[in-house]
Amino acid sequence: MLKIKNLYKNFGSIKAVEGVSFEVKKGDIYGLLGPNGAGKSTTISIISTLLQPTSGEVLYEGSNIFLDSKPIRRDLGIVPQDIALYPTLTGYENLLFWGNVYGLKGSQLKKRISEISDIVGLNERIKDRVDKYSGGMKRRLNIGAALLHMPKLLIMDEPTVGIDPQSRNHILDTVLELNKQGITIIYTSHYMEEVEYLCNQICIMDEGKVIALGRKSELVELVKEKTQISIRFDKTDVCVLNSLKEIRGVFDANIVDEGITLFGDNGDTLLAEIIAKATEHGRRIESIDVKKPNLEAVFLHLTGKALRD
Ligand SMILES: Nc1ncnc2c1ncn2[C@@H]1O[C@H](COP(=O)(O)OP(=O)(O)OP(=O)(O)O)[C@@H](O)[C@H]1O
Repeated sequence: MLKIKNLYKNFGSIKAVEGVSFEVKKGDIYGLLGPNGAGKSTTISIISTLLQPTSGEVLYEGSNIFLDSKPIRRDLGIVPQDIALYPTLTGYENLLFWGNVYGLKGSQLKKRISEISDIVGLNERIKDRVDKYSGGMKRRLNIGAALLHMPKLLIMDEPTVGIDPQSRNHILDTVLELNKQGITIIYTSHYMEEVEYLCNQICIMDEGKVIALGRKSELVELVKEKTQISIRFDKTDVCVLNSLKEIRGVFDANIVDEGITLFGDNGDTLLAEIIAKATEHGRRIESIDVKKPNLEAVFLHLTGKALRD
């Protein structure tokens, strides 16, 4: 559906985007994950034809969007990071305004506004003024505005920043529901939990570059320290530690906080062997905590820094 090929964007001496390439397929919830300043917003401004790249190509359904921007503009909905609403108008009036911008009118527009109020869960408050809305409700209305013209591709730029957990969950559910209805979504965020939860494909960016891309399962494969297992025994000593180190697939084990923490290849098969070793040594296991690697670990592994520096 969308191919981004070797994109560069300089702002004077600032290299905001440096050789970014990725492909979004129809039906994807495609995650662009990276810390502040990684180049996510610049990349999506280029895809949205709001910004010309310094070099590189963006193909939408096979055609260069800078030679003909009509097809992508027709099919694209954008939820910008900054709320684009009139605070003194009601939610309904805001949607009427944006509907007119998209060329929608009359009963068709009214019907669409009613559908959208439902989708974003604002039915009961749609006739209230936007300056009476919570931050989360404003974000939901912002999403609604992007849906008026029934886009095929929806770009959401950090749509959950600064809102309460309930509104956040509502937005995440809405994203999944819209995708189920057939909308392809590009979702940018610096919250790895959201990207892990929503996205089937993930592109991790840092300092203007793509540092890794693929499915979550492919990305976590990049991390050397795979599963982390912490075990508490009734009695922990070097004897049991050494015997756990002998298990194939365990490559590091240490006594930590009176328990043993080890890293291994595959948590599921390791557990059975850990239990067997404990039994062999006459030890009782009091607790086991298994942590599978996540995207935070991938980012740390590839860049040497935390995603939320
Ligand atoms: N119009 C501009 N003029 C100058 N520099 C810019 C401009 N827009 C972005 N930049 C710079 O380009 C780099 C990438 O910014 P960008 O906004 O794309 O990152 P981001 O990953 O979206 O981060 P954020 O989540 O903070 O928006 C940053 O160093 C930023 O300061």
